[in-house]
Amino acid sequence: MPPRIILLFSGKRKSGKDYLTDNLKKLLSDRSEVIKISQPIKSHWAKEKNLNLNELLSDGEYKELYRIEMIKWSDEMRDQDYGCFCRVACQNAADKPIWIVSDIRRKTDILWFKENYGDLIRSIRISADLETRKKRGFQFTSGVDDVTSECDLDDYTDWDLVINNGKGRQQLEEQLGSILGLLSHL
Ligand SMILES: Nc1ncnc2c1ncn2[C@@H]1O[C@H](COP(=O)(O)OP(=O)(O)OP(=O)(O)O)[C@@H](O)[C@H]1O
Repeated sequence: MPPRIILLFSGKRKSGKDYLTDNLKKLLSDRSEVIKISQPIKSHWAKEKNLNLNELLSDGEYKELYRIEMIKWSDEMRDQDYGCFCRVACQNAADKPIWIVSDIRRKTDILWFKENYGDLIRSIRISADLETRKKRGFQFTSGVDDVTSECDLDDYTDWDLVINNGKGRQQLEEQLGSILGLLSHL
C-alpha cells in the first residue's frame, strides 16, 4: 500500500529538523515512518570507507569529520541521477500511511517527490534565527554551509507550511498542531 501523505521537511543546520520530526513521529506513532534521504548516502559511505554507520547517523562530532567528503561524493551521484537517494530511501521505507521525510535539501528532491507522488506531497520549512542555532551548537563551516546542499532551498518560497523554531517560537504542541493541520483531510 503506498503512503497517503508525504511530509517533506527542510531547514538549516540546527534549526530543529530532527527534534520536530522525532516528536511528530511520537505523536503519530505506528501510522508514520521517518525517512532520511541521508540514510542511503551514509550507509553506502560507511560500507565503502569501513566506517561505523551508527556513529555517522547520530548527531555527533564523528559525522562532521566526513560531512565535506560525503557532500562531494553525493553531489557527483546526484549529477548523474537527481533522484537516486530519494528513490532508495523510499524503497526502504515501511508500509505506513504517513511518511515523514526529515531532510529535504534541494529543489530536485522536491521535484523528484512531486514527479513520483504528486498530490501526496506537503512541504514544510523549519526556520530558526542564527543566534538560536548557534546556541544549539551550530558553527559555520566553509564547504558545508555555503554550498548547494545547505543553501539550495533558501530561496524556495512554495512551502505549504513554515514553522518558526527559533526565538518567539510556539510551544511544541502548537508547532505539531500546525503540522497536523496538513493531515486533516485523512
Ligand atoms: N524547540 C526546541 N526546544 C528545545 N530544544 C530544541 C528545539 N529544537 C531543537 N532543539 C535542540 O537543538 C539541537 C539541534 O536540533 P536538531 O538536531 O533537531 O537540528 P537539525 O536541524 O536536525 O540539525 P542538523 O541539520 O545539524 O542535523 C538538538 O539538541 C535539539 O534537541
